Amino acid sequence: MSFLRFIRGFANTQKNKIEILKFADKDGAYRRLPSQFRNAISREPNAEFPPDLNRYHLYVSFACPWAHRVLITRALKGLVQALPVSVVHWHMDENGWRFPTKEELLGLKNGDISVGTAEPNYGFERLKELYFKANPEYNGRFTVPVLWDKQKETIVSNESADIIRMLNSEFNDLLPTDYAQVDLYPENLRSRIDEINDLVYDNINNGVYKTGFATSQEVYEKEVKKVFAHLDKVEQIFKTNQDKNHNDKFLTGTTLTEADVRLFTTIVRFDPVYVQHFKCNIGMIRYQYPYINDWLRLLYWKIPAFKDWTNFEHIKKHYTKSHKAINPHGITPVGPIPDVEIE
Ligand SMILES: N[C@@H](CCC(=O)N[C@@H](CS)C(=O)NCC(=O)O)C(=O)O
Repeated sequence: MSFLRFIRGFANTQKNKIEILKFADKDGAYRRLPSQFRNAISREPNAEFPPDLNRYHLYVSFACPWAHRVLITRALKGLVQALPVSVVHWHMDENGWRFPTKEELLGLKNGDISVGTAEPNYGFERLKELYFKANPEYNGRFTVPVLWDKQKETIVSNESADIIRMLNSEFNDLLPTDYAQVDLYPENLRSRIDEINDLVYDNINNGVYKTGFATSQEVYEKEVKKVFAHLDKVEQIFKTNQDKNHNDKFLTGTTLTEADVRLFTTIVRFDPVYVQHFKCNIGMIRYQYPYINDWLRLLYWKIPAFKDWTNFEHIKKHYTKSHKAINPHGITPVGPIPDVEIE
């Protein structure tokens, strides 16, 4: 690292008041902060960030459910080649996400992504260096995913919900027809998708974090009950759909949509991580939720974008070895086996 970069990094650390590994507020509750980079790739004429098959880069963690949404959408839309990805190391420390060191990468076989991938655009060691390159005054959390513009050298967006919408629609003119036709947010299902997203986002996707990061018994109990009450509601959605039509396997019926992608990234982590690490243990998906479990197995085993972009090594190691306040010895539980039940 150059001396100048070291000094800049140090100054930035002093400026940034957020304690990376401290999640709950004084009252014991975890509150997720809004993402700060909210620009968009758009195919509107003269857009600031037009679609381009060579211009953007994605930074993700394989452990992160929000980044996972983007990875799956990218694969479903056939954007894997056009939008290269860099993967941070699964371990997050008091300076946030980092890229693997040269030593860690030494001797690894081609394609071995067990420690992530090196940062290819600037040789950065930390994700936060990208944030400060985009905005030297940045004062938020250094989260993944990050959608980076190599031309303007800035962050287009660090909000996964927005990024998946961009990938779904804005590259279509540049894609082969079969991928352009994949629509995860079809016009006729939008209100139902929005309704399900609302239910799932706060109570399930974020609900497991509010449960796991709680530092008071009252907050924990309130949140864990809310997670399971809403899993019950989702189970009921699947049941009602299938009582009407046996082939309605997805959340909105026969069509796979972003609502499924957004729910999947939490459900696939549920039994292997959230049950024990976040104490979401009133039940398990595989034993208490037969409809959700069937849907999970369908997505994971039958639609390659889901299994291909799910990495249980990163998922399990990240949570259990990064959150020292929750798991001081960093022991990663072996089970449950298998991670997802066989189809
Ligand atoms: N709203 C963001 C949330 C992303 C997020 O919270 N990512 C986590 C990993 S799962 C992160 O990078 N956390 C680092 C930190 O908070 O310091 C999105 O959906 O894109």
